[in-house]
Amino acid sequence: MTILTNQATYRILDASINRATEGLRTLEEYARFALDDAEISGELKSIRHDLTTVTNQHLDRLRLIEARDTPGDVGTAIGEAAEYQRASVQAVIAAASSRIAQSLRVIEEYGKTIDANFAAQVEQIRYRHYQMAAALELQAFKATRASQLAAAQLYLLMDGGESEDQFVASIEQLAAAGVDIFQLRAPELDDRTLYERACVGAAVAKKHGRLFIVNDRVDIAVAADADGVHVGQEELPAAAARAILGARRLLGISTHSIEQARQAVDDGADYIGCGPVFTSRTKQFDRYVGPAFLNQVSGSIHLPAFAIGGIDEHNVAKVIETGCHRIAVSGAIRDAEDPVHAAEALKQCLMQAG
Ligand SMILES: Cc1ncc(COP(=O)(O)OP(=O)(O)O)c(N)n1
Ligand SMILES: Cc1nc(C(=O)O)sc1CCOP(=O)(O)O
Ligand SMILES: [Mg+2]
Repeated sequence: MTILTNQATYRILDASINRATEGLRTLEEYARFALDDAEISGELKSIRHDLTTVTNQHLDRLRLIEARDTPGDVGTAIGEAAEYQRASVQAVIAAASSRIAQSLRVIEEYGKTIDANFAAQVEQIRYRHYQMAAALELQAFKATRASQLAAAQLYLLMDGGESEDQFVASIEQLAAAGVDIFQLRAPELDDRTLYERACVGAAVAKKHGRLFIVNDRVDIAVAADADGVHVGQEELPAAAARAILGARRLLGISTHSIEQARQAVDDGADYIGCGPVFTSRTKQFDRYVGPAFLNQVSGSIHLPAFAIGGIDEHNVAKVIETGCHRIAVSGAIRDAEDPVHAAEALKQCLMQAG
């Protein structure tokens, strides 16, 4: 049996302190340079400094350094393949967060054998880290969703399909063809089926890096863990929708005039639908706003705005001419002989526009 010598304790503490401070720095850089969040980056920096200060006050720094033996560390040779792969920046944040929490706990536990007061202070630092890591992960998540929305150009309103399999296959094919956002708009479905389609749709869209929105039904959007909900002027008011939705999901609002568009901005919408631009085969309207409304929106509204209503490959250029480079369509893809080709062609036009 190996007896834990004081030297070994210092070696564990040295490695864990280094791991914790490196991890804190990893989070801090993201908060500072990616999120521009002074509050979170400031608190992370303060946690990092406090860990160093507490260490210097209670532990002999030279003993820590003397105990260090990186070439002799058997752990440096045991690299899991997963350690070298991070699917996204969010994964980097999550990995760093849990590494810090683990290291702080190790410092606290082994620190107890040297100085109880040191361990107690590290415990407080660990609690502060939990709080900040949660705030940072949430901010990182919101920023990722917001940048996905900002980059989106092609938004498809779709029904629930002939079956779940067909619905899933459509999303997969159309995501590959360039659809950025899928909206489940299926008023004919019973709640149970709507919920089930929303659950699978949200999961498949996420797997392909696409957003998934539920039309009208905030309850189903939240229950199915969709990215957000889209509401019209006669539906749930923005504040009520937001109260159910929370801050991290997206709220889209239909607008049919510049006043409604301005109101949607004031009400905290994440994006707006602007239409109906042209005659639609999907929904009947008494009046059409035409491209003139898009001109007004492009000139004065700074939220992502999706032109909607009768847009297809033949008239999309008229939309683009107004400065609006985002469209939401239904019939142009649904009724096309080759929906994948129709989606690709629309996306091509939008991407060329910028
Ligand atoms: C992106 C987008 N824009 C507009 C609408 C229309 O919403 P609404 O006016 O509530 O009409 P219904 O779709 O509910 O019939 C939309 N769904 N999506
Ligand atoms: C559901 C809906 N809302 C609109 C609005 O202007 O608010 S236009 C529209 C129909 C969109 O389908 P299509 O692309 O087939 O015209
Ligand atoms: Mg609606």
